[in-house]
Amino acid sequence: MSKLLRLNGLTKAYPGVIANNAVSFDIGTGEIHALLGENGAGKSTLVKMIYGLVKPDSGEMEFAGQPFAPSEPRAARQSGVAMVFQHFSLFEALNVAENIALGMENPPRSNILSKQIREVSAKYGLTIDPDRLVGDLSAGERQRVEIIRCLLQDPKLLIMDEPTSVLTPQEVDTLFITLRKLQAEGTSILYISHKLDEIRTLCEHATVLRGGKVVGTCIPSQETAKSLAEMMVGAKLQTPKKAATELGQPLLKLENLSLQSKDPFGTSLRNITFMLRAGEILGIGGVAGNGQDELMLALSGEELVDANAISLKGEFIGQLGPTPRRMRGLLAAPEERLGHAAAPDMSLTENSLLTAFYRQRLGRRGFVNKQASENFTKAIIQQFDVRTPGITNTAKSLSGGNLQKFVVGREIVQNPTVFVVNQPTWGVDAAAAASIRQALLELASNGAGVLVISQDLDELMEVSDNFAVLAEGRLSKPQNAKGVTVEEIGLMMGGSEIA
Ligand SMILES: Nc1ncnc2c1ncn2[C@@H]1O[C@H](COP(=O)(O)OP(=O)(O)OP(=O)(O)O)[C@@H](O)[C@H]1O
Repeated sequence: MSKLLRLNGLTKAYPGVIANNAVSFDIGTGEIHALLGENGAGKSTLVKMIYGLVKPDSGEMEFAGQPFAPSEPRAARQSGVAMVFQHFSLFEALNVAENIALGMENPPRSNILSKQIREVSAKYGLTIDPDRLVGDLSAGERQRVEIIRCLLQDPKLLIMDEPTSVLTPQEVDTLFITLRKLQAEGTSILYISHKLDEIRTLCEHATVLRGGKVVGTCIPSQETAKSLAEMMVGAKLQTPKKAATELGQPLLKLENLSLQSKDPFGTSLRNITFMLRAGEILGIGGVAGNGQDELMLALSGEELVDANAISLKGEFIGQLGPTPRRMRGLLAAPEERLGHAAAPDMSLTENSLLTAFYRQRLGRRGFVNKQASENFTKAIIQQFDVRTPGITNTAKSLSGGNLQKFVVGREIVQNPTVFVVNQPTWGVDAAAAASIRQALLELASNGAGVLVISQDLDELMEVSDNFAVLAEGRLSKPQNAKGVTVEEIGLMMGGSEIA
């Protein structure tokens, strides 16, 4: 196989950490190559260098036989590199074609562009109507828009960063068909994912990074998910286990909770009713955009609802804001880590204060107790193995997975009565995900009620006692999580009738 991209000794350092340390490997023409590594291993830094977003301190690249040193993404795109990011960068108020035109150097006239979009979409099985408003599209459809935008550039290398975290199992299958078609035509794909079973079925080669260095290469189909994870971590892995517990008294009750979404593209909640008991983990599945964000806001107290719609240990709290709810033991960790769960430019200690000031008594009369808040922050870092040079580092300097560990840890360390978490292991590597899930299981074993909202079905099946699906703002009746198959749930998530 001829080589499309050669990386030779790429190195990039940030203050206190070498994000990439003499990284060398090749990607063949028409090869699907996985980049594996635990959180903070340096995967994003590496692909940012290939895409011209970050300049290496040293080392060289070669692309299609030519020296390659893109000074900006536009230069990388001109050479034939395209990238689908983890976070979509689409404007909800514009339609598909308008969004695609915005990302192009020289967009053609709109009727020609719509025709091109239809052709690419038919050829690669990426069904989408160019005239639809992006705000009305599901996460899977939005991703198709991003992929089509890339394919219109006719890329030689497509980089995909965690592409399946927002997809239903059926959408994942469709995506893989598209990627294999591209591969058959000679397009190379660099694929980053923490979902190791997917890597085993899709990717021909894998390069494993640890601490910024290449620590191994392998043929994923010849490995197990466990052996891949162990290669990443460099140690043996343990699967989370829940100690058998009897479910106790009801802690949190929602009764006919309805909430009009303030987001014009959001989903209003309709008559949500469920009960969460002590010791229970209730898993809520569903495709993003079906009311998950609204449910989080209603539970955290950022949106007030009818007083009687929510009760915590018998007390009606629907009209209480976040701080009084926290004081009563209802803690929440939202999905978006940078900007919502954590303030990007504030240090980790300052971010601790955001949710723990009152509950952990980290200060008095508005004055911060420096020692107490630093100790609290150190406890999170230590218990949740947050990899960072220290507590004075800003939230945004952490890798995505490490910030996630911090955000979840910050609440668990506060010993909640009820903990609500949205996408607890989103973007978190296999070992860290296992330890976060273990922490959730232990929290429940110790008598808390835990509500886990997630799009990762394997995760929900691993931790939940009971399970329900949120679809178009309605919640299905919770049922015992044992006995439902992932396929059945996938269909429910896609909007099929719930049995
Ligand atoms: N702009 C930056 N400033 C300071 N440190 C950074 C910056 N970007 C990355 N780092 C550090 O470089 C290291 C590698 O981070 P990178 O984001 O490349 O990891 P990753 O493998 O993509 O992790 P994840 O899977 O969690 O996204 C981490 O220690 C991170 O904290």
